[in-house]
Amino acid sequence: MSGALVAGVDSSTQSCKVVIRDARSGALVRQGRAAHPEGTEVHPERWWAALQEAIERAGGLDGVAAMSVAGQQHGMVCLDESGDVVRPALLWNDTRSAGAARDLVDELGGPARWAEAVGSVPVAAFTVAKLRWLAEHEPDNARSTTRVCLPHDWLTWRLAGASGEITTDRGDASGTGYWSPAAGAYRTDLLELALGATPELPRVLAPAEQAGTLAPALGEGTVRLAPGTGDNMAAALGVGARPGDVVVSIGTSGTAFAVADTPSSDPSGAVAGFADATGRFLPLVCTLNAARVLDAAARLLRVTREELDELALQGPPGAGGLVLVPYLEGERTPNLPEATGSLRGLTLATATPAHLARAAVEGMLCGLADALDALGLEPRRVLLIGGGARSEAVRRIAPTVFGYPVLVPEPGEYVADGAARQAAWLLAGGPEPPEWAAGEPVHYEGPPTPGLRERYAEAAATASATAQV
Ligand SMILES: Nc1ncnc2c1ncn2[C@@H]1O[C@H](COP(=O)(O)OP(=O)(O)O)[C@@H](O)[C@H]1O
Ligand SMILES: O=C(CO)[C@@H](O)[C@H](O)COP(=O)(O)O
Repeated sequence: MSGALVAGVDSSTQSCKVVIRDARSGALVRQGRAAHPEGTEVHPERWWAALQEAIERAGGLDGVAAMSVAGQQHGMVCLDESGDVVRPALLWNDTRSAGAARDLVDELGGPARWAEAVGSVPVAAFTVAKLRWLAEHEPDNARSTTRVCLPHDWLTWRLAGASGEITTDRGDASGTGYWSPAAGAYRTDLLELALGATPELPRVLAPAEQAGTLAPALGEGTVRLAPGTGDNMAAALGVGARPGDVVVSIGTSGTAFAVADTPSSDPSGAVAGFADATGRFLPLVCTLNAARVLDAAARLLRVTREELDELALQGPPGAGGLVLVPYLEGERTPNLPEATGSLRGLTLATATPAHLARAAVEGMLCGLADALDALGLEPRRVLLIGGGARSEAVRRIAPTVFGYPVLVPEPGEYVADGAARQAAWLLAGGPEPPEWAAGEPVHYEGPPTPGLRERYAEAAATASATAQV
């Protein structure tokens, strides 16, 4: 296997990234990326085009012996009898299925029944809710749907030549709402409840089981395809998360998750009881508003990301009482799909760019601090990753909001790296993924900001009450 390369793909909300690494050492050899279109409804062919572009920018697949695709979780990809896409995919952050999720929860007898059945209580994000929306609003499309899969399943199938069976893995399957991590089995009764039919589902592969081989037209020689997984599961692998670690990822979504040896089920719905990509479990809390809150604040202030960082670090801790509740796309945790963002505590003194920048960073981090707390763990390490973790203001302010020191691994593509490690695991075999050397993360700490979390809780409660009126 000496000298073999592996390719890892991160097909996430805003872009597709490809890393090519040495299978044995994990050393980065080359990489590329391409943008995804805006919006919460995307035709899967656009992901395919971005993947081709990202592979090309990464210098192609020469020398690659195995490849793996990690993808944004939950997206609904419906295929008809001929294998064609029935309609553009509804993404995890598309909230039109919020009412469908509420109905499904009621129909099964309440949140506790769902938590018991599949480890999670469905909200708009879950595939099961999107399928109910489809059945109600597009019955013709629902009838044409003979197979349902997820973004990473579909891309892996396309890489294999779009013929034969579609496969998935435990991690991504656990975000559908019709696969039970505890039982390791589909709950087709819940799929039937949602859609009124039971289309064919992908076969759930074991962690290092081969999904197929790359279609000959797409590369030279035999390139083995690993199972792939959801982006958060891949990030856990990429960052080398161990029991006791909590990973906070600031991408389009904000997530806080931990590797666990046993399945979890939270009837409050805050913690999703996912599976991971190694045969373990991945309790996870997800918010809808993370890095894009910073993008929005920079736009509002007409500054660059770097200038936003400078402003936020000039602003006083607590932003003089100015609180930004960042529900810019509604919110998922807490489950407020119709909520909007709000600013509280605006006075002549706090009406400055520095206060607003600080409030944006703090508000976004307060949402993630609540997510971290909801996991109910006393973390040994808190690791900060994702595009938003490239912000110096985020890194320095995070410990003052979380109440924990944070470790920031060297900026990188941890989702794509995790997929690459999965591909290396397929080549190496064995019960655990191969160990790859990791750089030393940078340690950030700072005193908790007095009163900040309390002020945020009050402002968020007001925003929540307004959204529910
Ligand atoms: N230096 C930075 N400061 C703040 N935000 C950043 C920085 N670099 C990238 N981002 C933000 O990170 C986000 C993309 O993060 P990423 O983890 O790649 O998202 P996703 O995986 O959801 O596509 C974008 O919204 C981008 O603006
Ligand atoms: O829905 C979830 C987790 O349950 C999101 O975390 C998606 O998996 C999208 O991730 P990013 O594109 O933000 O990385």
